[in-house]
Amino acid sequence: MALQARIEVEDVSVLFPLYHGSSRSLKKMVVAAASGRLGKDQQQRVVVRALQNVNLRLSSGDRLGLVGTNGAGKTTLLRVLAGVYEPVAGRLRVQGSLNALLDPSLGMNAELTGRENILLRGLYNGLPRSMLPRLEEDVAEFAGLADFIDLPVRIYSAGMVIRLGFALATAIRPQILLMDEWFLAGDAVFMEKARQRLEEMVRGAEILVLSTHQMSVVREWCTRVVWLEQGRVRADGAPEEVLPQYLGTPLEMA
Ligand SMILES: Nc1ncnc2c1ncn2[C@@H]1O[C@H](COP(=O)(O)OP(=O)(O)OP(=O)(O)O)[C@@H](O)[C@H]1O
Repeated sequence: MALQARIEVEDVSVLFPLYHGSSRSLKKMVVAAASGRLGKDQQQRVVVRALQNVNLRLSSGDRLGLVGTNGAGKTTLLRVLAGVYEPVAGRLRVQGSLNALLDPSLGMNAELTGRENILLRGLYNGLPRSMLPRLEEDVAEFAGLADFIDLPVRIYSAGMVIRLGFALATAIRPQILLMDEWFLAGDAVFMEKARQRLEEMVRGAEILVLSTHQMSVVREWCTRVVWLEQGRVRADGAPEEVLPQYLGTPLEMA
């Protein structure tokens, strides 16, 4: 039997050195400067302190909502949990199969067709070959791309990439589900279908970590809330305790 899912984050810090002036970094730098997060590391490079000494323990049954204003560190924390970013300090332990819905096109190869991407994802996730036809049928049917499924992903519209990315990401059920709020994008008809599929996945997962500005989603799905502020945990508790504190502070988006 598989071990129960568990996540332990101990004193984790993440810094982003700012090397160059691309418009994306510049925008991030301005946000960071405004919130007093710029500093220098040991090599005297300018850095953004995205997460500072974060502690968190999650076990089977936890449904966590990450809240906080823009730039608070929600996406960074999700990416640390997914293994995309490595902390500069602290320790992370993750036990259990994990699926991260962080970016719709993550892990997709634009040169391959939709169908080829489905097969690749199945193999990458270690599915036996005998299960690939079922995966292919499930994803192709759900994404509803008709003949486009046999054309390269690079010619898809943004909405089509989201459909395929969503269908792929939700085809394989993990013990730990990490979710950023991109999954709430998409056209209305698709969202209705998407929400049902997502709800099944959320119910099936042992641990959910969800980052969102939509409090209705937190209230509906989460049993615990962590409020991040300037890269630190400001509050951690039941939604009915933490949300009123959070919503009582001046917000740009809530
Ligand atoms: N690649 C990067 N390079 C430099 N700084 C970054 C980078 N990614 C994030 N940051 C900075 O790290 C901090 C945390 O950003 P993060 O994206 O985790 O916030 P967030 O809570 O997800 O915000 P939002 O709600 O706006 O998505 C911000 O100050 C941001 O400017």
